[in-house]
Amino acid sequence: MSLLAHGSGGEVLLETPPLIRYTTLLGDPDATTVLHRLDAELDWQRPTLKLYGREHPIPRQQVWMGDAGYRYSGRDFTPVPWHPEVLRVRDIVQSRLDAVGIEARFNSVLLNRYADGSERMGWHSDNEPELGEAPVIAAVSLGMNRPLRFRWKDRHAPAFNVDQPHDSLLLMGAGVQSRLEHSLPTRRYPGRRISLTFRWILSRND
Ligand SMILES: O=C(O)CCC(=O)C(=O)O
Ligand SMILES: [Fe+2]
Repeated sequence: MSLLAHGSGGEVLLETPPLIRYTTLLGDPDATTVLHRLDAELDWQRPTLKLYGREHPIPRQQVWMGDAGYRYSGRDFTPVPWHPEVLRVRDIVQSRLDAVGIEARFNSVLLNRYADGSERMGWHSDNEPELGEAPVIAAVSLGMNRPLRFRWKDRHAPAFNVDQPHDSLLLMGAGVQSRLEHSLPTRRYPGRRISLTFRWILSRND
């Protein structure tokens, strides 16, 4: 059966490839408490990445967490162990998806922290080899709503924005990474945001 048929409870933004948004993942005050705890308790990093031979600090902060290492823009990132709240959110995401027939499992998460509207993420697809052929990525948003912008690699349709309100979950299903790119553009407003993008990273044995 298709993911679409299983998208019940979510807002189907694209059918093929599946892009589905769910609201009120944790409920408040829980979601706000998690935002504050992650903000205060994680060891946020601002690594530099090499682009065209020059080192640039990334325009946001990040933490790699979970069971498996990850290679990104030519750098190896060793994950930190699961924070109990992140593991709890991971399990809630998995059961929320289970409930609509999507059996996704996640062993890693990239957490991104945007201090205000001036921090951002550039155009990319999450298509590194260790994510496999057709990765399923679940992005949880906490704090300020920052729209994610999508564009088709073949430009057959216009680019579009997806709002990511506090306590929402955006499911990027199989094919989203191969057919589209996404970015988090700057905005002229303040407000902190933390996103948690859960993934499955293949080990050599998978
Ligand atoms: O923070 C966001 O909404 C985007 C994050 C993202 O694209 C990623 O972690 O790969
Ligand atoms: Fe991404």
